[in-house]
Amino acid sequence: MRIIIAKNYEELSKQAANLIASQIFLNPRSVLGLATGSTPLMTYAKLIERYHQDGLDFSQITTFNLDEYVGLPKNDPQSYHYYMRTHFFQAVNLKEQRIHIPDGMAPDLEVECAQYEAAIERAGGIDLQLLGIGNNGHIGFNEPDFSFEATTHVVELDNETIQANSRFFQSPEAVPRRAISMGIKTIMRSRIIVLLASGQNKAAVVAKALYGEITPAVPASILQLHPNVIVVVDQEAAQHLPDRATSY
Ligand SMILES: O=P(O)(O)OC[C@H]1O[C@](O)(CO)[C@@H](O)[C@@H]1O
Repeated sequence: MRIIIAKNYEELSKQAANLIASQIFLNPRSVLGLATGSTPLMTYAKLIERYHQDGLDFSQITTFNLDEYVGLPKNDPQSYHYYMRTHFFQAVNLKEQRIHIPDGMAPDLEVECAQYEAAIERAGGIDLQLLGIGNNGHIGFNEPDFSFEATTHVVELDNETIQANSRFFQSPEAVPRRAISMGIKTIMRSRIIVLLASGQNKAAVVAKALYGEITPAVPASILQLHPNVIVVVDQEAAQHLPDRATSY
């Protein structure tokens, strides 16, 4: 595991965008796993800058998003479809047919999960997976105490996650209770994983995930077993990390 400690959120975002841009330069046909939440927002903004300034080419890139709420249509402003379109997809030259996000409105959610997993396999697996981390250690929407064995599946969201995400909704009651998420197994099959965390409210969970016990009670702790993880945190989120972590 490599840990990059960036000065602040902007530097973190630049570093994350650089890692993704390098992946694209090395393999213009890369399969990228993408995340939502507030943390990767500026990473997407930096990638858009690179697209305009350096001609970073997404035309042959395939993307798979980690998750989507159940019951939100694609044009709902709180859906992850909407988030990705407005914050990233519409601003770069990704091809519509190579963009994948689980469909939370699918009539049969189990079939949707199986098809999503199969599509990832057909694409050859994920080359680089971008991840945020929830306050409770979740990655994707894999909540604490969920098995490390799951592939794409329907999850019941934790109260903590519902409370945390209610900032994007009119009230906690408006937050969907279920989501489709890639499972831990899906995530762990990615060749490279880039985990982002920003701000002091993530400091405790970051330390627990990276240096604590490996347990489904802290889903992100499984990343300690992945051979190719790059963690990019800002100084605030790095507060509880040991000194041997690297600074930039
Ligand atoms: O980046 P944020 O907004 O802190 O969210 C952290 C995590 O929580 C989620 O938004 C889901 O609750 C994930 O998509 C994200 O990785």
